[in-house]
Amino acid sequence: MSEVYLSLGSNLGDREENLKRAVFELEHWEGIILKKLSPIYETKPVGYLNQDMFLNIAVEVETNIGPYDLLKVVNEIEKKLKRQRLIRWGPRTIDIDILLYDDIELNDEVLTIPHPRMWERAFVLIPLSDINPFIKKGDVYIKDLIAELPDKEGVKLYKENWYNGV
Ligand SMILES: Nc1ncnc2c1ncn2[C@@H]1O[C@H](COP(=O)(O)OP(=O)(O)OP(=O)(O)O)[C@@H](O)[C@H]1O
Ligand SMILES: Nc1nc2c(c(=O)[nH]1)N=C(CO)CN2
Repeated sequence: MSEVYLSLGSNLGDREENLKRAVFELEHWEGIILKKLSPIYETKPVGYLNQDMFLNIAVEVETNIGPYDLLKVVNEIEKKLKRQRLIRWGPRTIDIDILLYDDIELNDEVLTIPHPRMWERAFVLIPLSDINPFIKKGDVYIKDLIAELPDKEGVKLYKENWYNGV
C-alpha cells in the first residue's frame, strides 16, 4: 500500500458540502482507505484573485492504485461533483490535487509529483502540516516553509471535526 497526500479546495456553491461529498467519494472508492483528514481552512484566493474565498483541506489516504490511475480517479470525482473550469486558477466546485505519493518523483505532461506549486502555497501546507508535521522538502520541515510564506495570513481555521460521512 502507498501513502498519498491530497489537497482539496472549493469556492463555488456549498463549499463545505462539496468537500464532504468529495471525501465521501474517496472513502468509498475501491482501493482507497481514508487515513487522516485535516480541519477545514478558509483561504484567500491565490493566483486568480477576483474570486470568492476557498475552503481547503488536506487528506491522507492509503491506496494500491498507481499514481496515473489515481489521477483518473480524482478527475472522475471532480467530474461527478460537476466541476466547471472556465478560468485558469479560477472558481471551482472542487479541485483535487495529488501532493505526495510515497517518495515518488514524477514529471511529465500528465502528472507532476510532488505537486509543483505545493511548497509555496500556505493553503496547501497549513492543513498538510496538521495531518503530518514530519513532512519535509529536502531537509526543511513544512512548518518552517509556512513561516516564510506571505499568504499564510490569508489562511484561517474554519472548522475542526467536520466530517462524519454525508
Ligand atoms: N500532482 C498533480 N495533481 C493533480 N493534477 C496534476 C498533477 N500534476 C499534473 N496535473 C495535471 O494538471 C492538470 C490541470 O490541473 P488543474 O486544472 O487541477 O490545475 P489547477 O488546479 O487549475 O492549478 P494548480 O495545478 O496550480 O493547482 C490536470 O489535468 C492534471 O493532468
Ligand atoms: N486559496 C486558494 N487559492 C487557490 C486554490 C485553492 O484551492 N485555494 N486553488 C487554485 C488552483 O488550484 C488557485 N488558487
